[in-house]
Amino acid sequence: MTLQNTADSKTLVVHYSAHGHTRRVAETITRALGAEAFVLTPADPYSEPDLDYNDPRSRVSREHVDHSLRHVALVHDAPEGFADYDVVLVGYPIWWGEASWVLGDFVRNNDFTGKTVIPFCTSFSSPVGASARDLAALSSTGDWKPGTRLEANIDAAGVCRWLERLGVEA
Ligand SMILES: Cc1cc2nc3c(=O)[nH]c(=O)nc-3n(C[C@H](O)[C@H](O)[C@H](O)COP(=O)(O)O)c2cc1C
Repeated sequence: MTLQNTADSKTLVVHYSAHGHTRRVAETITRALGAEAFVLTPADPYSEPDLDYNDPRSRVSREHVDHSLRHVALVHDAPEGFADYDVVLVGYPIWWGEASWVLGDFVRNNDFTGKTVIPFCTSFSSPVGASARDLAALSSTGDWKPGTRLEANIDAAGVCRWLERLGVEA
């Protein structure tokens, strides 16, 4: 398996980011791998008050408590030509120790057959925990690798060190 985008193996970096931390990591990975990028965009975007986890009445707090509210429709579930990718890196923020549920439709509604899937997340302090395994369990297809947690403010050099550990000359 090669993570780098080559003529023989296509790599896609998918992410959702509410406040830019996961986006910065995803952009670094995309550049380092020469990959293509796809951003998950909620059809009903979260406003700042929606994301206030200190307010028990905010949208995200209500979704956290009531799982029936967690379905987040996406503008697009996948990029055109998703079937052609061999490696998919999937980035998300940790919300209350879990993967942000914005990832749900992307994971559930796509066929990962034949793909290597590499989850990564950012958080202030929480570990990856079961978040990547939970995403893998939502998907019945694909070869899901263990997830990695990266510190929310990790710099590009730190991201490249992680990629090197995965075997990429970044
Ligand atoms: C709703 C919500 C819940 C969060 N829960 C946690 C948490 O349980 N543990 C943690 O370390 N950070 C938590 N954070 C912080 C984010 O995981 C962290 O800032 C992450 O890097 C955000 O990525 P983003 O900027 O790409 O959205 C939470 C943030 C939000 C908005």
